[in-house]
Amino acid sequence: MSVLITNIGELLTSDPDGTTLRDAAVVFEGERISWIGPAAHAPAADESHDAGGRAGLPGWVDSHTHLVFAGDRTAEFEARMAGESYAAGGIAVTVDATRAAGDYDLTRLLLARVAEAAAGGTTYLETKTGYGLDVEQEARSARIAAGVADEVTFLGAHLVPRGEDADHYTDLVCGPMLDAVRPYVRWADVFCETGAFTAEQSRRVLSASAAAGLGLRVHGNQLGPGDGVALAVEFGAASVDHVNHLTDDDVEALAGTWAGFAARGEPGTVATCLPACDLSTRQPFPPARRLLGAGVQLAIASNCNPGTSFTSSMAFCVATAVLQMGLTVQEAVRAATFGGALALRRHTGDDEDGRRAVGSLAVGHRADLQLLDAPSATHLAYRPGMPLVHAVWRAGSRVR
Ligand SMILES: N=CN[C@@H](CCC(=O)O)C(=O)O
Ligand SMILES: [Zn+2]
Repeated sequence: MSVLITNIGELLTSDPDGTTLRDAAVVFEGERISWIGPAAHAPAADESHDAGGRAGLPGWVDSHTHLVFAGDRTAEFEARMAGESYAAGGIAVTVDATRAAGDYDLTRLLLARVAEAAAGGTTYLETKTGYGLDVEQEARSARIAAGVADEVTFLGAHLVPRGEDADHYTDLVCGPMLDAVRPYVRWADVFCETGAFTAEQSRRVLSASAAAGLGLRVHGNQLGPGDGVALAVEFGAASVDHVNHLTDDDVEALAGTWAGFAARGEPGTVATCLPACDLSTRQPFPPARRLLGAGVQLAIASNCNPGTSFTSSMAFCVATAVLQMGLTVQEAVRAATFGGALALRRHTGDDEDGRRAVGSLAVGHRADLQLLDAPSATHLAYRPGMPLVHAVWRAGSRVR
């Protein structure tokens, strides 16, 4: 079954050259893109959809969320808006609520959140454990997430549970907990920050996770300068997320991982920006222009979670990145699509590959496309907060 989407006024492909096509069309054949080019030359297809001159772009790739949780943290948010600062300890409130929820409720809540993200144009989504924090609960979160999300990350090292010794808990994360979640996850992450895990504890988590064959990610440099970026680079992590407080050495270290990327194609450590979280925690935004200037690849993700960023709106994150971080619309869209795919190492893969690339539009890539109720992607920032999603296809199927 083939589908032609034609009369796309402006099409941002998020390909490596940043190609934008005018008066474009795309053809899907099953789950893959089989043709892309000028509408005037488009081949016929079984079905056709007239985009009416609207803008098109890849579906969002949300590479950082924490959606397996119960309860909310409205009171903490109100206190923060009244001047309190964010501290990792709030995570424990969500751990209590999550542990108390049954499998059915936890799954239902997760499904509803993923559906909300999809309605906002997200077509590929990562989510993490991290609100269970014991062997059984982390394994349960991982199992539930694996049935719903595209990618699952083990974040047993999110917070040391109340009353536990930090080093003893780190041993648990690196041993029995890692073994229990291993069948369900592709990634491991650690919150390397004051109040969460020290550099030494983070190093142990990353070593054990790498030895177990997991890809690595790091929450780092969120609340102050720290060792997260340096550790992520040392361990060849796919991404370091937050990156609000960076030294010159951090920027240089990240840039070093991208030297020669264009020629060798092997990606370095992506700097993942979480602008909705930065607004809610009143942290300085990451130095995005400086990172880009140094050659670092950026991702933008929602970090949807009940503590620091209770939104899965990638459009809101993109608008914030443009309005507050100084990115162009094209740079922000690229970071929220191709950048997220890079951070999840899903940026390549075509007909020859078992797995199709997401996050950019090209023949052989997965047919993930959104149309905006707007003539250009600039409207994402020009009309922030407006419901601009007109239609969404995920793996060739219309989901909105
Ligand atoms: N920073 C650590 N973890 C989450 C917040 C989790 C929470 O507060 O519940 C984040 O990415 O912001
Ligand atoms: Zn996070």
